[in-house]
Amino acid sequence: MTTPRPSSPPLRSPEQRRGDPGSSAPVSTPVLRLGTRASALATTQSGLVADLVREHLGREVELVEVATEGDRSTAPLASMGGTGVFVSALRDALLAGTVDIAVHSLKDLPTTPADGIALAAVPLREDPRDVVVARDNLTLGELPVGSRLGTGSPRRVSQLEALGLGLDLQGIRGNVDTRIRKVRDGEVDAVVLARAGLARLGRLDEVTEVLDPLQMLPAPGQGALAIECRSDDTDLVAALAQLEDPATRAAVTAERAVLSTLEAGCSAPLGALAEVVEGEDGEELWLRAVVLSVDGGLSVRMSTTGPVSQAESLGTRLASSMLDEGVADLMEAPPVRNQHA
Ligand SMILES: NCc1[nH]cc(CCC(=O)O)c1CC(=O)O
Repeated sequence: MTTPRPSSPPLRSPEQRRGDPGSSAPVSTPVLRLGTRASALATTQSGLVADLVREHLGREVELVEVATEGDRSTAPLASMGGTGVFVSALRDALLAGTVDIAVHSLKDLPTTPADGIALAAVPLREDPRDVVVARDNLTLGELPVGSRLGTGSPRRVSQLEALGLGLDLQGIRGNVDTRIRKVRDGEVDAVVLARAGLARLGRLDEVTEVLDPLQMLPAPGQGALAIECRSDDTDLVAALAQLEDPATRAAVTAERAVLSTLEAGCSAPLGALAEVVEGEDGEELWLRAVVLSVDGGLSVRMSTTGPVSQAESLGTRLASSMLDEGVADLMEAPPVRNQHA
C-alpha cells in the first residue's frame, strides 16, 4: 500500500464518492455514472448526453467505459447477433448497478424491450441521412463503373445495387475513423456512412455527397440517440424525460414499428424514415419504408401519413401493407443479376 503524495487527488471508493460530504453536492444527489463504449463516436455521444443531463437535470455526471463484444471482435456483425452486441454489455452494467445511465445509437437498439430497462428519453435527432465519403471529392454518380465501395450493411448494399451504378461493393467493418482511412489509403474508392456520426465527430468536411432518402433510406432510428436507465430508478426515469424530443420520439417509434412488424416475417434489408411535416390539419407524420432483396433486384417501397400521436400504429400498418405485397419472399427471391452484380 503506497500513501498518495499530498499533490495527488484523494483516493475514494465509489461508495464514498457517491455520498461525499466534502463535495458541494448534497448526499441525496450522487454523481450519475453514464456508461459508454470506448469508441470515439460512443464517447462523443455520451459526452453530449452528459452535457444535457448537467444542463437540464443539474446533476453531476461521470463517464464510465464499458467494453462490448462488438468492439472486442472484428467478426462480421451478423455472426454476433447484429448490432445488439453493442447494447447488451451496457444494459448488463445498468442492471448490475455499475452505471446509472446508458447511451446508445438508437439504430443499434433491438426492438424487443429489455427487462428492467427503460428507454427514458430520445433527444433531438441529428440529420438521419447517409452520406458518401469518396476519393477526389467524387459523388456516387461520378464514381467509375467497377469502383470499390466499402460497406458491410445489407441495407446500404441492396440500395446501392438497386441504383445500378456497377460498383464493386466490399464488406468492411470498423469505426468511422477506420472506414474513412480506407478511402484515404486507397483500399476502397468510397464508403457510405451515417451523416449523424460524422456530424457528432466534427468530420462533415469529409463528406462528398449527402444521399437523398429517395436513393438511400436510412436505418430505422438512424441519427437518434437512446438514453436508458433502470426502470425501477423511477426518479431518474422521470428526470431524464426532460431530455426528450417528442417529434424525434414519434418518428423513431414509427420507424421501429415497421422494423419490429417485419422482423417477424422478413429478414430482408430494410430502410425506414419518418418525418414530422406540415399537413392540411397541422402536423403529421410522413413515413417511408423500403424492403429489398439483398442484390437490390427486387424492392417494395411504400409511404403513408398519419397523426403524430399514432406513430406506432402508422408503422405497424405500413409494414402490414408491405407484407401483403410479399416482402417476406424477398430474401428467397432468385437473384436478379444486373450487368455488374
Ligand atoms: N452502424 C454503426 C453505427 N451506429 C450508429 C452510427 C452513426 C450514428 C447514428 O446513426 O446515429 C453508426 C455508424 C454508421 O452507420 O455510419
